Formats: sequence, structure tokens, C-alpha cells
Amino acid sequence: MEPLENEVFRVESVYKQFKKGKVANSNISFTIRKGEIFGLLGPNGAGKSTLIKQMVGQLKPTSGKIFLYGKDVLEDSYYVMNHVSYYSQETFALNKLKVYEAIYFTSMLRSVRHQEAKKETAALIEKLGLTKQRNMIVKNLSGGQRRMVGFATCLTGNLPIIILDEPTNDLDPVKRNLIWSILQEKNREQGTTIILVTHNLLEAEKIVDRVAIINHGKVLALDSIGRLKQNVDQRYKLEISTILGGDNKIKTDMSKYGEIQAITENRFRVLIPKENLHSVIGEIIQYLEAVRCDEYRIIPPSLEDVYLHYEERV
Ligand SMILES: Nc1ncnc2c1ncn2[C@@H]1O[C@H](COP(=O)(O)OP(=O)(O)OP(=O)(O)O)[C@@H](O)[C@H]1O
Repeated sequence: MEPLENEVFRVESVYKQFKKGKVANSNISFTIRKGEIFGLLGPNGAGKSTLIKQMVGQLKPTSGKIFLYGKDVLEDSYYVMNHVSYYSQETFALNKLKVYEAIYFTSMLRSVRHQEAKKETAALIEKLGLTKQRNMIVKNLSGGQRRMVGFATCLTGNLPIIILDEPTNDLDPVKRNLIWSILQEKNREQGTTIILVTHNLLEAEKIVDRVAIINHGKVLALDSIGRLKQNVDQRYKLEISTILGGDNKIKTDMSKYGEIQAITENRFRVLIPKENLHSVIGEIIQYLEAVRCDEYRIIPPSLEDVYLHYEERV
């Protein structure tokens, strides 16, 4: 099948039912374009990993087809392997190797020449902060360190498509930022197409171009984050924490700016219409600085709102 211009993946009416009867994907269709960062979001058990495994040809759909650059992924596993770097959530297959061996051998498997593979391995070890672990056996590393090694193997050979299933689980904030910035750099400089499964909406929002929100095996929404946000409540959330047992007057005084929602005993939010924000924000801040307010923050509509909006409609 001829791919459309810029089309990388085409998922066509994919339906997956496991032997015990569980339907993990139900009639899923979408395309992924060259050079985009595409997010798959959804709660546990939504069917994300099942879909990804079918996209890389590791699992056969019950019905429907998936094309990579116009080729059926089930027809040629070498073709998929040579174009797609996939890092799954499952136990790392190279666990018995030393860190540098795991990276180096993956690089060689991707047809990088010996000297280049050595250079690539050394550069990745340094870039991902694995110098001290270089000679350690992968299975003896911490969960987070193993994930960094897995990520390093994913970057070897500069394949044009990277698919990562929950890449930042178990990682500290510094490592998480490092992963996102490396992915953005690859996308920007090499045009790498990146597909991410993540639960981390705040981080996804910073990096992803389009998202598909999946639940119960179905795509509930698919669009750019900007456009998806237009469908949700446009009010800004002003979250205010008062000192425990503190001032109810703050709540009463704030109610003139918008609807009040209680969060906990000493936290509440005010939903301020976007069009009013500009004219009232100065006096709100002045007021909050003067009263017994512990902390406050203003949150614009976010990907989290989009996610919750579609979750609630299921
Ligand atoms: N091999 C399998 N056999 C039977 N059912 C399975 C199998 N793999 C997954 N499932 C079921 O299919 C559904 C979707 O699972 P999947 O792993 O795709 O979800 P997910 O969205 O990736 O979840 P998570 O965010 O928790 O990783 C779940 O109900 C799961 O129990």
C-alpha cells in the first residue's frame, strides 16, 4: 500500500481480543506523521501497550492492519527492526550483560560498524550519566539506572522512529528532564518520529505535538494539545491554601471572582473566566499577599483537564 505523504504509521481498524476474551483494542484507526512527537495517554489497562506491541509487529491484531511506511508490519519483521527502536516496560532482555556491552551490542545489531558502535556507546554512557555503572551487570543496577541503560540502547543506530512505553517511570526529576530534552533534541535535529506512552501529563504537555487519549481499548480523542484544550473548561484555576483552621473570609471574599470549589479543609480553588483574569489578577494578588494565605497558584487549562474531561465521559 502506498503511504500518504509524510505518513510513518497507519493503524487501520485494529481490534485485539485476547484468548481469555478480554478486548484490549477496539476498532482503533489513526496515522502518525514523520517528525511528530505523538503521545498515547490513558489509565492502567486502557490498551496502550497492546496497541504499541501490534505496531512493532510483536503481537498480531485479531482484525485490522498496521502499516509502517506503507508496509504491513507483520510481513517483514526486519523492516520494522531496522526502522523502529522500541523500548517496552518489560524486563530488559540484556540483563546479564555489562552496561557498555548492552549498549554496544545493540548498536552492532543495528548494523553500526565496530568503531562507530564503540564511539556511540562511549558517548551515550557519558550523556546519560552512566560512567560509574559502565562495567556493572545490568541486572545489578537500580530500577532507574536500568531504565537509563534501556533508553541508551534505544538511541543507538539513530533509527528514524523511537517508541517508548513509560520511559520516565522510576526516574528522579533530573533524569526525567534529561530524557525529555534528549528526545526533543533528536526530534528537532534529526527529525526522529517519537511515540510515547506516558501517564505523566505535565511532562507530556511540554513535549508532545499530538495525543491520542485511550480508554477501554478505544481512542476517545486525538488531536493537538492546543485543540483538545479548546474542548475543556476554559476557566483558570486559582488554587489557594490557607493556614489550617484559618480564614473562611478569604473564601467568601474570593467568591466574587468565580465559582469556588473546595479541595481540602484548608485548600480551595476559584474558577476564574479567562476573559476576566487580566483585569482582576492584580487586585487578587494584592489581597492574597495581605491576608493569611499560605500559598496560591494560578493554573491555566492543562492536558490534565483534557484527560479528565474524556475520562469522565466514558
Ligand atoms: N497477554 C494478555 N492476555 C490477556 N489479557 C491481556 C494480555 N495483555 C494485556 N491484557 C489485558 O488487556 C488490557 C489492556 O492491557 P495493556 O497492557 O494494553 O494496557 P495499558 O494501557 O498499557 O496499561 P498500563 O498503563 O497499566 O501499562 C488489560 O485489561 C490487560 O489485562
